[in-house]
Amino acid sequence: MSKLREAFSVKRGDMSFSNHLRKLAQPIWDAQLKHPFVIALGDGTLPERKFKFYILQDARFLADLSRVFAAGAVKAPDSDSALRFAKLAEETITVERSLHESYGTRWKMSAEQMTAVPMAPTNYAYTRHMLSVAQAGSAAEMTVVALPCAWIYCVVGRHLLKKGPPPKHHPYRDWLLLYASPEFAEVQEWMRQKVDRWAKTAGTEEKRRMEESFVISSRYEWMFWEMAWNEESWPV
Ligand SMILES: Cc1ncc(CN)c(N)n1
Repeated sequence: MSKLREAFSVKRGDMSFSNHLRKLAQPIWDAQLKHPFVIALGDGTLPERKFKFYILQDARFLADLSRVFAAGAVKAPDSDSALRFAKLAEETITVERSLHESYGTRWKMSAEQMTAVPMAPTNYAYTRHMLSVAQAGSAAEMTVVALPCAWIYCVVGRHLLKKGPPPKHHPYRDWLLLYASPEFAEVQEWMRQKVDRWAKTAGTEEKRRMEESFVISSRYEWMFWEMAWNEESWPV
C-alpha cells in the first residue's frame, strides 16, 4: 500500500482528474496488454475452453455492473446524468449481454444457464468492490469505480485491432469489434467528462477515495484476465 500512497501524492498540474487517475494506474494498464489471455484473444489462439470460462464469468459480472450503473442513476446530481446512467444500466444488459448470448447459442446454453454459473473468487471480489463503492460513495466515486471497466476494454479492443479489423474467420471477431467500436469508446468518454467535472468540487478525502478505488478496479481488471486464463476456482 505504501507505493500506492506515494503515487497519490503525485502533483497533478493541469492534467484532468481522469488522466491523473490513469497515470496512477498506468503500470497496471500496461501489464494488461501483455497478459497472455489478452494476447491470445487478439491473435485468435486462445483455447475456446478459456474463452468460454471468461464469457460465463463475464455474464455474471455484467449483471452486477448494471446494478452499479443503476446506483449512479439514483445518486446523480442532475437528471441528464441520472438518465444516462439508467440507459447504461439497460445497455449493459442489452448490448454486452447479447454478445454473450450469441456465444451461449454456440455452446447450446440458455441465458438462465449462463447466469447460473457460480462466480469465481476474483469475479466475486471485483463485483463486491464495485457494489460497495456504488452503494456507500458519491456519484463521482461510483463513476470512478466503474471507469476502468469501460476505459480499459476500449484501450484493449483498440490495441488488439491496431493493425486493422480481424479476419472473417477470427474466432473472437465479434468480441474485438464490440470493444474497439466508437460506440463503446463514447461510454468511457462520457464517464470521464463526469468524473472531471465532479472532481472539481470534491474534497480531498473524496478524491483520495476515488484514486484508491480506480487503482483497485484497474487491478481487478488485470486479475479478471488472470482468473480466466487459469480458470480459477475456489480452493475449498
Ligand atoms: C470484467 C469486465 N470488465 C469490463 C467489461 C466491459 N464492460 C466487461 N465486459 N468485463
